[in-house]
Amino acid sequence: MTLASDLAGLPARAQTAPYVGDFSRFRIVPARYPARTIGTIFAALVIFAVLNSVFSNPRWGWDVFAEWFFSEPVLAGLGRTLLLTLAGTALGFLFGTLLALARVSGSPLLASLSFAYVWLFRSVPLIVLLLILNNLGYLYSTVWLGVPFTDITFATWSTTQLITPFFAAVLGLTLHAAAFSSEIVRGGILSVDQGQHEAAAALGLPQRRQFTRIVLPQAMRTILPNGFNEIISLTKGTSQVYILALPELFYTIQIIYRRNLEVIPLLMVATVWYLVILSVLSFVQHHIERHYSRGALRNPPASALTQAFAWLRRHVPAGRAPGGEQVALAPSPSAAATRPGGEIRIGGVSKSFGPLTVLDNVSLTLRSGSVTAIIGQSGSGKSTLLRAINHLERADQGFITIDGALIGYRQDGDTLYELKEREILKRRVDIGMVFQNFNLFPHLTAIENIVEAPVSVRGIPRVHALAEARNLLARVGLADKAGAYPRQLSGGQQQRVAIARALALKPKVLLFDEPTSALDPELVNEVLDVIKELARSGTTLVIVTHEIGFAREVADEVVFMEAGRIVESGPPARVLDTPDHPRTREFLAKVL
Ligand SMILES: Nc1ncnc2c1ncn2[C@@H]1O[C@H](COP(=O)(O)OP(=O)(O)OP(=O)(O)O)[C@@H](O)[C@H]1O
Repeated sequence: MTLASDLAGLPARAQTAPYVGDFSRFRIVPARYPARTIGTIFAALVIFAVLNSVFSNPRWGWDVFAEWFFSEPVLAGLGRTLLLTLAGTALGFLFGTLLALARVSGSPLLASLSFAYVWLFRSVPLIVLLLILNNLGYLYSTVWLGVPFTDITFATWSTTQLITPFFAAVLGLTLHAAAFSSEIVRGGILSVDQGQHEAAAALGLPQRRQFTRIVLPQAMRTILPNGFNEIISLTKGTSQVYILALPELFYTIQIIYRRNLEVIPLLMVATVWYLVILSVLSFVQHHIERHYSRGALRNPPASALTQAFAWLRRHVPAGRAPGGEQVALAPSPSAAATRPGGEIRIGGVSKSFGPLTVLDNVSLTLRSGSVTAIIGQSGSGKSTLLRAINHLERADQGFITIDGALIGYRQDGDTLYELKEREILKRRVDIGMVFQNFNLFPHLTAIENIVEAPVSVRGIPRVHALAEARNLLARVGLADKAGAYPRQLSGGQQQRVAIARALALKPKVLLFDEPTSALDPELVNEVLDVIKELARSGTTLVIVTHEIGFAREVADEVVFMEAGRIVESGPPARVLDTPDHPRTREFLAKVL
């Protein structure tokens, strides 16, 4: 039956009754879910039956449970269990992190050693490992410190005296936990997008800072759930050290029930204590995860504390809530000032990926303060050339200088020595880069993204860096978005924050890698307007773009690339309106 025929069957009053605002006369009947109700009743019955059996059956021995739960030997055993868990977790994760770093280090030897360690120690059962360590004295009666393969010895210990049961337990748990936690940490590191590493490197952040401030906080979101699983396994794994006759919680319980034969009540003592430990761990996990989830969600749920404050604010009529006011910072005098641009010289640069030649003997000079647009077909090598300028991509041949200084090398006579990553990072601060996919750090707010490099690379006091960051945000039209996380911003806004972040280091050269191609058409202009404004600031700009109209308007020079070569370059009016080369004409005919 159709809706029309439905309505036709109704009395006239019903058809003409107003549709909106006349619901007060209706009685609302909530939807019923009989299966859900039956399931709930069944679950309640099962829970009641279990509890009734547990508390009415005298064989559970709850009086014995109560007698031993807080007894001194049990608490001493619990203390040892906690100590072993703590030591195993802390040392295991420390060692595991080093193993994970070795595995991703790029050194084949370190990576192989790390792989071999994980392969070996994940294969050996914990209990076997503990027994081997406890019997190490049989294999090596002494442990010595000295220079291998010489007679020089600084100290000697008896192995059996050195490796006590407690030491063997800590060592065994650490070696075991390190193998598993190394894989957990490695998984976390690999889960962080490559763009994040590149953005941190392009800002010149020191390597340790890149790891602790950018990679690790993001990796923690993957590491934490698996990491806490490992800690929980380790907590229960400590029960296996009973094999060393170490009176931790489980071994203590065993000793007691062997004496009084109250097996079940004493096992319940151990069970409830393990439940308590795991509940505390789950609580801690929840809060640490919350901390590291900053910026992960567009609308994060409020914490219990925040909700409580919100409730108080709604229900207590008193004045203002504390902490809601922002401190206005006086802008520092140098705020938003730019440095004069640098001259870029590219001499005979070639680059291949395997058999594919991506840059083929490229030479180009870009005047200080000029704006250059690089155009060309997809895959012609534009981005690779741009990335070679700040040494994110190492050229196979040729050189690139900024104001006469080589970026990736140190010159000594006719020899060029490749610089270490640490030194390259220092030189990169003169070259800002804005990526196609923004590559903002998602766990930092807009203003934190901007101040990160000035504080850690240039050593600017945080208070001044914040003031400059506010000016930069105002300059790109985002003064009100300082506290927003990248996921709470539109694509165009994210790209404008990325531009402000690159400007914060006051670079001599600013590289844009297709800054608008990841944006919806209506967001393109807001980013192009910011770049146009920058083009008048004296900074040398190099822009890889597909926006031909924009290139015509803003560029001093247009470079057309094809198959890794510069086919044609010159002022936009000439290259874009009267190109010399047939390939340029063909390309422009397609895109215009
Ligand atoms: N790391 C890499 N390994 C292998 N090949 C690569 C790598 N990076 C780039 N290439 C290849 O090099 C060529 C040039 O890439 P590049 O990104 O410089 O082109 P592009 O002109 O910027 O293209 P688009 O306009 O599509 O971004 C492409 O064929 C690409 O597949």
